[in-house]
Amino acid sequence: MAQAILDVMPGASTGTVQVSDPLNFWAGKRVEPRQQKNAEPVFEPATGDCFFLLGSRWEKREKIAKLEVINNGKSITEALVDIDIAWQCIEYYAGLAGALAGQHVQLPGGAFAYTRREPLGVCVGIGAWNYPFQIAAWKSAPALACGNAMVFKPSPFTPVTAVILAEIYKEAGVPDGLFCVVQGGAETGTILCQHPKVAKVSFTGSVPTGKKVMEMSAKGVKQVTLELGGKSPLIIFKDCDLENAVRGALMANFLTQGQVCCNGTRVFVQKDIMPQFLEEVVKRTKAILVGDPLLDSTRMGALINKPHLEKVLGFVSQAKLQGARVLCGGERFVPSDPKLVNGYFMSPCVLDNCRDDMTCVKEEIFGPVMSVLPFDTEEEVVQRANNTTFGLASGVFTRDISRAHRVAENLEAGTCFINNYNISPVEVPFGGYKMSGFGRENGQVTIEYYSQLKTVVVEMGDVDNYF
Ligand SMILES: NC(=O)c1ccc[n+]([C@@H]2O[C@H](COP(=O)([O-])OP(=O)(O)OC[C@H]3O[C@@H](n4cnc5c(N)ncnc54)[C@H](O)[C@@H]3O)[C@@H](O)[C@H]2O)c1
Repeated sequence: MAQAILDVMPGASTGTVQVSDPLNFWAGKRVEPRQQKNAEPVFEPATGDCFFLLGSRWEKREKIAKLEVINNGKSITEALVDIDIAWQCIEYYAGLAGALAGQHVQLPGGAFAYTRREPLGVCVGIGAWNYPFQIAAWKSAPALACGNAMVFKPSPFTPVTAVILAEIYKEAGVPDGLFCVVQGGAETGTILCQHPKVAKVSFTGSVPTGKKVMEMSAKGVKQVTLELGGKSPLIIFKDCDLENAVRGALMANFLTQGQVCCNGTRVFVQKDIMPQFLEEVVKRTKAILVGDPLLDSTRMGALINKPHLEKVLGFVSQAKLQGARVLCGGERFVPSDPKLVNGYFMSPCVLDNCRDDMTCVKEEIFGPVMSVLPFDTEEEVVQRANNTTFGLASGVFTRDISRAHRVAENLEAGTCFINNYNISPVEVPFGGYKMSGFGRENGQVTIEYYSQLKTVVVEMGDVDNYF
């Protein structure tokens, strides 16, 4: 198996990488897994040396989180949560590995059949840049637990922490070659998807790239999991607990600088409570501390790179032209710290006066921009919420338990949060409807996406012979 992986990825896990440099710290450096076991974890801008690690589990957690901040630009507070979610995921699937089981089926005449859950072979994981370490864990943990090998390609904008994960697996005793990191962009991803020895591709990224991955995989009849984009609705009814609804709207829009696939960026608010909702949500959005993501006090770091920042700001300008009103934010933000003045920061934005036909309401912005839309009735809002080609997530805030479950049933999305938003415990399956993809990550069900069933039929008597 290890040889099969090496065939797929000659020279993998080192390479010059394109780095997004969200904080303007370093770019175009070489990222290599470090051989020395007792190295301090340093990210050395002069040499571009990135490595790891000794220390207690909690020290390591902090070190990986810091690397993730530099990798991606998100706040250290969030990065720590990401690292926790990653190790919880690995522990969860390590626990499930021993519980993988088939079924026994009794047949007439004493014959019987049983099923075995077997690995697929070499699985490829391709990751997006918004949750680099977490995505690598979400894909590799179930893959390895089911007995597969994995070649993982992180986004070229965030190449660092997947290599750290490879080092951790190695330190934990995973044989060489069972989890490999290969760096690169579209070309590398294409080679992996087309390689005849690859049995499955698990992809996280945009819809256009997901379509290409599916097409390439189809040619080799490879299994595919697609975790794609979204434009999820968050519905706030007038009977909600307003304080929690406001918190939910902030959590649904501003984590990781708004660069979250399942964000509830279309916030539908029942007209009766619109003024109170807007007042509160705008007040709290303005209070979000944007700046150095390595500081504990910071709540919003830098966007991934300059083109993406410009794209997000462009969505805000277009929204204004189409009639939306900017209630706060939506501008480039320049921190006072001189070393951050060239960083890709922006102030979180709330848009009012939105209509369903506006670009900011229809397209995935993937930045800190919340569009607020008024509604009157449940029937109307569910119909409008479903009027999208995406279907990743959704949310509803109400105190009416019957309405909550009725709305959850009627929303066309892979997840519906009731009275909360954007919580992803590893025990709970995550994935999309419609063009947000298919297959699932997390939860027990994911073992079905990384394994195949063999049926063994056992005869206990003589063979029936018709000839
Ligand atoms: N559903 C989810 O779980 C989830 C999670 C995170 C991000 N996303 C989505 O990801 C998108 C943002 O991420 P992105 O900008 O990195 O997406 P992207 O599609 O540009 O890139 C994703 C990955 O695909 C690789 N890639 C690019 N072209 C390829 C090709 N032709 N063949 C194979 N691989 C190729 C990239 O190098 C990268 O590693 C958003 O749409 C977001 O919603 C979805």
